[in-house]
Amino acid sequence: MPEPLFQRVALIGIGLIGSSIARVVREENLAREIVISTRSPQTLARAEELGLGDRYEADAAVAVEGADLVVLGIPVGASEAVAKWIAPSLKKGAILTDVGSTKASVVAQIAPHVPKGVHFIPGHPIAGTEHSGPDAGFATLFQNRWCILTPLPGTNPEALEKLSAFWRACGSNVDTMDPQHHDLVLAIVSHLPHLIAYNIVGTADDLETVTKSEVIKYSASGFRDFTRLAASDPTMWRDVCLHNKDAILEMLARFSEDLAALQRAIRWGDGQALFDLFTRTRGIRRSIIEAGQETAAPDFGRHKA
Ligand SMILES: NC(=O)C1=CN([C@@H]2O[C@H](COP(=O)(O)OP(=O)(O)OC[C@H]3O[C@@H](n4cnc5c(N)ncnc54)[C@H](O)[C@@H]3O)[C@@H](O)[C@H]2O)C=CC1
Ligand SMILES: O=C(O)C(=O)Cc1ccc(O)cc1
Repeated sequence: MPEPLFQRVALIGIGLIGSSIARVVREENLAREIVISTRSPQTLARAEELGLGDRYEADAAVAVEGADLVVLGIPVGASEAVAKWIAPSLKKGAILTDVGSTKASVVAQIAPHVPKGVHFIPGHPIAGTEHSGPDAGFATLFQNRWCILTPLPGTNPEALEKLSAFWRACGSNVDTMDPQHHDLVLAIVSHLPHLIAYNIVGTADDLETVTKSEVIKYSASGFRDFTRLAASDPTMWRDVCLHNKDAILEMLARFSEDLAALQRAIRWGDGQALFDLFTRTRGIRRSIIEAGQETAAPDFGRHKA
């Protein structure tokens, strides 16, 4: 068997993403030892019941001692508090990374606390589901998905290559970009779709003329797809909105303008404008399928906790 990439991996936060990493690290023998820490004692106990790690530590600072890879799998708003807490215990030469859905804010929260000699390389696997917690993870989550790393200027190339090799071993393709650009891209492809989903399901829930039971009974598959996204973790998505504010507001403004144009086309019976838009958007869907990026939504249900 080949040597594992890392001796000791510390996972701080053991929800959907942290526990998926734990599972793939175990399956692919990517580390000799997995140490797990998370804020809630109940979640830590559950991780132990599931056998996700080799050691379980209530104190994140103790968990990172001697680790050569530390992965933060926590809501982005908790980044600064956790970075401050673990910073003095990080081993010289260790790689510190995260999996947060926003990057510029995570860099601002963590970078000032990283001791000299520790390689901080932010990351974001573009893979997930609407489920959360340690039961929800699965080892194949990252397979054939992209993982975006947003290295800071001056990042050690060997450390970057080692973290890239780690994600490739988890089954992902790795891209690098700067944190601000990451946040703009993700605002349109991930954050806005979730907000639209939360909003449409909220609107349906607020109607007086259509009852809740009618919404449930007659929900067509389009609406059902929105309810899947709108079932995503409220803490995580609150933090994403608060920590990618500018990019999300920019995309929401563009979206509102385009929605107003659609409204006008419907009001004035401009069938050609509607037809042209719907033809253009069909092309995007075809490109996604051709690129092999499409995953049928029901697949996610099979991994429900
Ligand atoms: N859910 C998804 O589909 C994806 C999520 N992400 C990102 O991954 C990160 C983790 O998300 P999930 O695993 O889905 O969340 P989750 O809710 O399943 O797990 C979060 C974990 O963080 C722990 N935690 C919360 N606050 C903490 C604190 N202050 N200190 C220490 N631990 C704390 C919780 O106990 C739990 O173990 C988030 O930043 C999210 O933006 C990235 C890609 C996909
Ligand atoms: O469940 C889905 O469809 C997702 O879009 C999962 C997801 C959520 C957040 C991310 O930062 C990346 C992926």
